[in-house]
Amino acid sequence: MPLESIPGVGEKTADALTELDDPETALQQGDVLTLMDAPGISEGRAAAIARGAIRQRHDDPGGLLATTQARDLYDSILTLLQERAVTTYAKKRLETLYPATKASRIEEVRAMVDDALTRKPTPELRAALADVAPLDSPSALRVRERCLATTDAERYAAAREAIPELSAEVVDDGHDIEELARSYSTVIVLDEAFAGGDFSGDVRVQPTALESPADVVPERLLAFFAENRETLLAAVRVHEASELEPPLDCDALTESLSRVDEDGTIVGDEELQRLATAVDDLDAAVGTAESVANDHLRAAIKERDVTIEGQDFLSLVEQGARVDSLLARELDDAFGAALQKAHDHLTESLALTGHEAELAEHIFGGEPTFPVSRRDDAVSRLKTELTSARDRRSAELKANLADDLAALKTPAEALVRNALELDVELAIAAFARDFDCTMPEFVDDAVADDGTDDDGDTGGNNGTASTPGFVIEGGRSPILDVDFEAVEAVDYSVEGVTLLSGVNSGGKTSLLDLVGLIVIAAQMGLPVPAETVQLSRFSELHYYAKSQGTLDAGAFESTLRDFGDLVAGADGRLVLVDELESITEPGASAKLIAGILEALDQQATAAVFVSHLAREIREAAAIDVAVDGIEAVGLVDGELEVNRSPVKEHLARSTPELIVEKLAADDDGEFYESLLTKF
Ligand SMILES: Nc1ncnc2c1ncn2[C@@H]1O[C@H](COP(=O)(O)OP(=O)(O)OP(=O)(O)O)[C@@H](O)[C@H]1O
Repeated sequence: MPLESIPGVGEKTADALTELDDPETALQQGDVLTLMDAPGISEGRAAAIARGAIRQRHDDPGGLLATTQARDLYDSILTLLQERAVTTYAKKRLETLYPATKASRIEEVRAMVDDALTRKPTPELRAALADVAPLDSPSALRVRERCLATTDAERYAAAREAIPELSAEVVDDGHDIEELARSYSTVIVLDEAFAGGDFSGDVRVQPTALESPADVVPERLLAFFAENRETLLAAVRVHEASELEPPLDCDALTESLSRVDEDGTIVGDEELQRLATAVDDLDAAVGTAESVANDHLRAAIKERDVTIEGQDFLSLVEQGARVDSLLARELDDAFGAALQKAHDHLTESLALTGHEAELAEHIFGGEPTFPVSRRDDAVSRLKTELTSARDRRSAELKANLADDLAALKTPAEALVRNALELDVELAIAAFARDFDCTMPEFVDDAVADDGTDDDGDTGGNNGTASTPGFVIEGGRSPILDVDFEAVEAVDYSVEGVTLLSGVNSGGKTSLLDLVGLIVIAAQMGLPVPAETVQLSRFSELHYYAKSQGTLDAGAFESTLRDFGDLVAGADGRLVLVDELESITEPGASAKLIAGILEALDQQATAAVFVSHLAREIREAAAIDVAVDGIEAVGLVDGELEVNRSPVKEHLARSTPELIVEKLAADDDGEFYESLLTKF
């Protein structure tokens, strides 16, 4: 799939995406976190690209959120969902849920939601999820004890490309290979020509090594597991704490992970531990062994009375015989015992075995001297022997562990992905549970499934859909300024175009919010906060909030232009407008709204216009406009008591009317009675 074909992806973004290891999979899976790794791709952009890829897959023109307020409602839903996710991955992934206009996309998400609603978020699960993150690719790894060697320049280039972890060396002949074997524990020769050659050191002729890098650098695989160890173990805990079926044997993975530490070093092998400690402690142990020998000799000398026979003494004086040869003879036994003690100390403290112990014998030896001192060449030989034994052992263990882990890599990736996806599902489950949600039912298609109408515009219904609308029972808005527990359930249904009248603070704006929110969530494929909902699948949601005061001429003109575009738009729209009359003087407003309603009534559009001018609008309109009303059931302690569910085909009395009515009832005077007749 050419990346440029994704909506919103231009040449520059496509170039940035190709820098990723596997942009197609990231796009396919809506993996916003990975997409963000592409150079210059911000978080918001990554989510938009992922949504673009999904829309392309469903041939979905998108565009449900046609106004700023509609987008704000979408953001509110997203925030409520994201607050319920634990991992950053899930928070980002939730951003790929967008209100779709294509049934196939809505169905796709609903299928996932079906599973999600069976999930039970528990504290253990959330705690385990907190440690899960997308898997890292190991950062640049260098293995210093092994090298590749070849006589061929092209093979050399291929080696650097295929196995950048090892240094590659160009050699001329076997002599060069011998040289390398002195600097590296293992030399891997890539040329067949050297097969059967007799080399000292660990030289392996492996002409096919570049085809199976994992065998040559098991560290690569180990680094993957080592770097991702915490996440992998957390993903195991997530599976244990949930009913998720693990894609691998979790015990085998845990056991294998216990054999390697975070920097890829093998742990838990006694022999490797012995060799590693011996290499590290060798110098210190030799120093201590020297002291042990010298302490012994010093004590022996102190205790000794040396008697020199006259003849010897004469020789010494006459011939200048060396004192040390005399001492050597006298102290021969003590010297031998001192060297033995030094050797014993060395072999015991370093736990040397067989050949190593033999090499250690050469460290203290030769002519008796006091103080006793080490032979550096022998120390260095022992060190070389121990180092290469350690490296060989480590390489062998790494190869074995890598063999065990190789088969686990792909399922381990699935293990982590499942855990992260579970977090997405748990967030949806928590949203549904916290706001008493239900799955909405789409009753007809306001939008044709090819996303176009006869004119090729998006969102048309080919003239076949019935008048769009919705039926909400027991809807409760999760974004009200009161605790969700205190939110009163509302029933409301609309088909076609309607006016919504009602008392001040009766909940008209909150109801528009609820309708918008339910439509957006439903078209995202999500459960909605209501007892039951039936609705059409809308092409666009136009939500206009109440303007703050009258507009100046310029702003008024631009608002009218918006409505001009609106009435000329596609079928299958839902239009929610809150007190449009506040933009200009009441008389003019009523006429404007009446005109807009007439135009919308000609189309397959659902609309709710909240207005305090319902009576005037109805009078000004050439069509029979439906009016619903949020009615005050009375005044209690000066406060309006309201039935939040609009009464169908009912012009609600306004707050002023109610107050005048109350005063007329309370007061004997005729003034309030006469005022009341004005309503
Ligand atoms: N369903 C509900 N349950 C509980 N409280 C509600 C509900 N609907 C609205 N309210 C409360 O009533 C207040 C006023 O609601 P809202 O602003 O929607 O009324 P309104 O009819 O649009 O008012 P106005 O005519 O003054 O614009 C809200 O801030 C909220 O506290």
